[in-house]
Amino acid sequence: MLSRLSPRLLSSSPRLLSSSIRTLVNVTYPSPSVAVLELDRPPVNSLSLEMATSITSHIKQIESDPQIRSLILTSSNPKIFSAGLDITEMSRPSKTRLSTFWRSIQSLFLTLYSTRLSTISCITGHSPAGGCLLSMSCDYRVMSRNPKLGIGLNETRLGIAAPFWLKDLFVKTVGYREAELGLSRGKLYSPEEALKIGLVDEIVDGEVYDVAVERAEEYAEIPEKGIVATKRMCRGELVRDLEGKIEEDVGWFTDFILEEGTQKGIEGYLKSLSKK
Ligand SMILES: CC/C=C\C/C=C\C/C=C\CC/C=C/CC(=O)SCCNC(=O)CCNC(=O)[C@H](O)C(C)(C)COP(=O)(O)OP(=O)(O)OC[C@H]1O[C@@H](n2cnc3c(N)ncnc32)[C@H](O)[C@@H]1OP(=O)(O)O
Repeated sequence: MLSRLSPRLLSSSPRLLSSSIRTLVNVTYPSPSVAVLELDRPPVNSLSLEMATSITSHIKQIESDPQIRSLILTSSNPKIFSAGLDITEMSRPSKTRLSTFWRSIQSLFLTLYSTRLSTISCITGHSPAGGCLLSMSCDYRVMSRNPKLGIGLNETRLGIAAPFWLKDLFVKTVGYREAELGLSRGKLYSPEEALKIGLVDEIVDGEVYDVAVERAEEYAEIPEKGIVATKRMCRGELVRDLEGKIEEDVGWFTDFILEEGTQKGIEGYLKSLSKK
């Protein structure tokens, strides 16, 4: 039923929908050419199979409306943009669920990274690991100045490693040496540090959402043909690399996660999170 509605009418607020058909995101339209996709999976917007699938399908719906030129990705939680992958998906999973989960993450990345829409990540809160992946997949990143926030790739802290395409995305964003340092140390950068290395493009003292809308409108004024061709030129190589290795990457991920040593690391990390 929901998918037959025009994207313009698609405001999937939890207030309007029963829990059985909750879509985990809210979509609104602050201006005729701009859509906002708000992550809404309490408590921390972690990316489960259902969450990743929902974000991907909403991006595709928004994309299908030719009037929409820019997309803002943000969070309903002012303190957390996204805590990254739902770690419980990787804890003692069945192999089938784990492969389907990873495919949903690959597909979310490919969809967001190569969309014709100009994408603005509006980072009001923490953005570790998969949260950083979502932000880096956008064209422009604005973040609140709050020094307590962290953004970066902390996979090594869980005893896991980023997949090759996330490492490549990080290298493209911040450069080789900084990426190597950040990845091996599992570093989460403060907004000031992130700005310095180019992990975010702007930090904002006041209302970060208003700045994101302004930037989205600026992007929407640039002729679409030029911007799409440029995006394809800058991003095509990484997209093709992953598309050519989808099955290999699923194999690496499932083998790596299902190893007993990895499982022990994930279990320990989950315990440390819930003890806090
Ligand atoms: C050589 C290479 C070979 C092969 C490579 C192939 C494949 C690659 C293999 C693996 C790659 C996998 C990639 C992974 C990327 C990821 O995204 S992993 C996830 C990383 N995320 C984190 O580490 C974030 C952890 N969370 C936090 O730090 C904090 O929760 C946060 C700062 C976000 C918020 O803090 P706070 O407001 O204090 O909230 P709580 O910590 O109290 O959390 C509330 C409850 O939410 C639960 N929770 C938090 N994060 C997650 C999560 N990511 N997934 C699931 N659940 C999470 C937390 O446990 C609390 O639950 P509780 O209330 O205790 O039940």
